[in-house]
Amino acid sequence: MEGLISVPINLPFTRFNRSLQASEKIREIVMDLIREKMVALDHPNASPQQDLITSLLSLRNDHNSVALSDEEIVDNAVIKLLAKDPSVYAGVVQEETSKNKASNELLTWDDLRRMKYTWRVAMESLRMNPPAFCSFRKVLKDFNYEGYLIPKGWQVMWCMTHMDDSIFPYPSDFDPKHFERQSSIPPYSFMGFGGGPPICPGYEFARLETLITVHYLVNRFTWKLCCPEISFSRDPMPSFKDGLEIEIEPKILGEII
Ligand code: HEM
Repeated sequence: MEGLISVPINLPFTRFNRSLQASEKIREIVMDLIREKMVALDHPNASPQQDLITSLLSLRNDHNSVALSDEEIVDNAVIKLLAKDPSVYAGVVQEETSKNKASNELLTWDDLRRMKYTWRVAMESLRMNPPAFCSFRKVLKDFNYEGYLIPKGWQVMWCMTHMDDSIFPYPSDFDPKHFERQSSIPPYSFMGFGGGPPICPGYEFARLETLITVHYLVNRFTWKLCCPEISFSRDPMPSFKDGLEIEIEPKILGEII
């Protein structure tokens, strides 16, 4: 995607230090941006599709209330996939057990850093069910793509290559091994968080939220799907057509890993 930039929103930074303080800073900046976009959306000429944040803010469900957030979608997909795949669930439990922590001990930064398998599970669920499956870029200079001239000034839409079997073998299988060797995945082939300068600035924050949620979920609860046949659709965000009903129970003290 060299030479292309995103049109709608430009955050005042493109890269950030992967630290907790940075995540908090990002949150503040994004919250300011969200407030700004909400005010702009009240303007009579505002378009709900004018940029990504405005589009996300404008999404409504059937009852006209705000639709699911990205994090909720990802967390739901992880819950479904873990409930359906005992071997992957066992891998997550094994990673949790290896922490050797008492049930009331808080997670540390180091614990999160070591949750590599759990993060692969989350990436794999994003590969198969990405909340956004495409985005737009504005062409900065003419370029040639497979014999077609794409002129400067055009807006192009990139789509994900998550189901390309030359990149992810057996792409329809839910298999966290797809992310075992990151170096074998060509740049811009996994686009769960976008790519290039406008890559999702909430990436690190989302990673923390996902790992912490899975940690507490696996340690404190057992759950099973109420209905094994779940209908999953896009409108365009991925959602469970009839919700995702689960039977969830707290683990009794002796069982807590
Ligand atoms: C699992 C959770 C999330 C996923 C899968 C996700 C995914 C994405 C994707 C695919 C993009 C488009 C990037 C591109 O065009 O290259 C994006 C942009 C963005 N995301 Fe996220 N995101 C998540 C969580 C968050 C969180 C938690 C925040 C804020 C705290 C956030 C804030 C943003 C913003 C502000 C942009 C627009 C960036 C720009 O256009 O410059 N995201 N996200």
